Amino acid sequence: MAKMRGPRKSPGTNKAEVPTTSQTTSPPRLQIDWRRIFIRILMMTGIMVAVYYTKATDLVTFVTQKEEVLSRSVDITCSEDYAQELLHFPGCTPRKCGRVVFDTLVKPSEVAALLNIAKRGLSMGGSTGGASILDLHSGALSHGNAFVNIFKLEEARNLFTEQDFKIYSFVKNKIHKAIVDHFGIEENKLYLTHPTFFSRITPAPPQTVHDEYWHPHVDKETYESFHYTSLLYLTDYSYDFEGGRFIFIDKDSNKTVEPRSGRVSAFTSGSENLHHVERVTKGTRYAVTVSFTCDPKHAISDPVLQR
Ligand SMILES: O=C(O)CCC(=O)C(=O)O
Ligand SMILES: [Fe+2]
Repeated sequence: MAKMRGPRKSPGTNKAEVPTTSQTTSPPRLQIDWRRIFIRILMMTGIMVAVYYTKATDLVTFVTQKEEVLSRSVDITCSEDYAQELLHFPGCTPRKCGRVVFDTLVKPSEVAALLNIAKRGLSMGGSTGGASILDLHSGALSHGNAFVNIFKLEEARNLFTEQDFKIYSFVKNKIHKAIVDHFGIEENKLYLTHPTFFSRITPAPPQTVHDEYWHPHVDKETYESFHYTSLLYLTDYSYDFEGGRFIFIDKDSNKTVEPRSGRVSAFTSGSENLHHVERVTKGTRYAVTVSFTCDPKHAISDPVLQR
């Protein structure tokens, strides 16, 4: 807290400086406290440099790859985007908006199993450009400059097991519960929605609009049904890939979430959470986007093994 300033005291005494009789006869001398002025200038310069630096870089790290956080969150005033839906989906539509990161929710063995599913599935296809997806619900798999249904590919017939689907749903349920608890909503009123998918990003130049993942966007504008977005990262920023940080774009500054293997980042999907992903410049980035809605019409079921 800033200190309150009172009248100046003489050094070593407790009294305020009062001119003596002899001093009143000669004109008062202006005492310049150069040390104090110097300290003030130094402090002002420091503040100016700090303000300039913040504006120039405009980037604040919300959570680094190196740290492991139990949970780190920030509340943000909700945008107007939910006004109508508050009436239709009470107990679920965001009233508390913001962002939260959990690093210990998903176990390393679960992350390894999911990364393995992503690699196996994406090895059957992949985009010619830098961004590929695999959706275990619909079967959509990036392939060249388009998509195929992985469940219809002969060569992928025995690719997945019951265990793969079990672990996928188990992890999804943990994320669902964490979102319900953090945002204070009702468990049975929040549903998984489309699209929920694995993503793989490489530095390959884009070939179609589907490869252009780096544009700033609001998830609720891209997908109207979204109320809560979550991302589970399967690889590590600065180890497995470079670039590819997730960035919230705020008025004061931008806030970065550095992907970390096992990190879950969840946020309300409205315009209070405008964001983008930096272009990946090196290596390969894997993640799962797990999306939730309050609208039962847009609910999707857990995926099942199709043979
Ligand atoms: O992969 C990420 O970190 C975020 C991707 C994203 O913003 C999205 O799919 O809407
Ligand atoms: Fe997004």
